[in-house]
Amino acid sequence: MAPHIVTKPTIDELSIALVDLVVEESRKAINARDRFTIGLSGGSLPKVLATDLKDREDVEWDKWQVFFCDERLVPLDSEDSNYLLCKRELFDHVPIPPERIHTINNELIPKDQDAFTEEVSQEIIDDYEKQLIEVFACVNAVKFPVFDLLLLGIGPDGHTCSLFPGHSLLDESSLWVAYIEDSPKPPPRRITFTLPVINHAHTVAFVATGAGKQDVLCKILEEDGKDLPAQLVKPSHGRLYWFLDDKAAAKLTSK
Ligand SMILES: O=C(O)[C@H](O)[C@@H](O)[C@H](O)[C@H](O)COP(=O)(O)O
Repeated sequence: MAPHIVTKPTIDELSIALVDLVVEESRKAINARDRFTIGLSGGSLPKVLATDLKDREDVEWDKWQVFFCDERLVPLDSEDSNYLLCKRELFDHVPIPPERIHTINNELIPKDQDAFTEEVSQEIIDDYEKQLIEVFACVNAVKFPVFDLLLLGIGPDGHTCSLFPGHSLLDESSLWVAYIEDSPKPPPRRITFTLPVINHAHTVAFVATGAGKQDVLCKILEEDGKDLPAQLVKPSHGRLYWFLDDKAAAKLTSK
């Protein structure tokens, strides 16, 4: 199914359009399953999301279950942490119960990056998967968690989550969460949802802003090559949205 492309002139208007979708998906999920499962990403996304979302009053925050589509393996109070970014932009301003915000286990993160071993990274992944299992296993008798909504960014190279062009993780077909230690974008050690998890979601929405995304958006949305990670995001039973500001969308012919 073709993606829905939403373009808006300004970040403020884009935020309102994105948040309308978030609030609607949250309402539908809570009506159907009494909870709303959402995956967030880093980059500019938390700010675009929070601009309008933090002032909305029609949200049942205590029914949210929040995960991170990818996370850098740094302490949660590090400036590199996607959690810290989301906390400053959103969590500090809305009453999501802290136990419903699922972070990597800070106690497992070595203070010294040289202390990382295969065992440590596996422990971090096992812990994160356990949190996913606790939330999803009771309602989804399926092989993969089915998120209500995943919010993703893209890099100028076409990466999304911590899935980078040409990386072997693009072929992962059974893991839920994978470890990457050679991310071309620093910091190098991260965990990421795999493509099967992303593609099992009910709804996936990309958010991209600024002129720096024009060329990669043309490649992703208007060229046939299927080798960029963002092009491999195709929810098997769900809907796919692209939320773009006019600057990012300027070179698209199909907008
Ligand atoms: O962990 C990361 O390095 C970021 O989360 C990254 O994947 C980001 O989401 C994209 O690069 C888009 O970033 P912008 O929205 O800031 O362009």
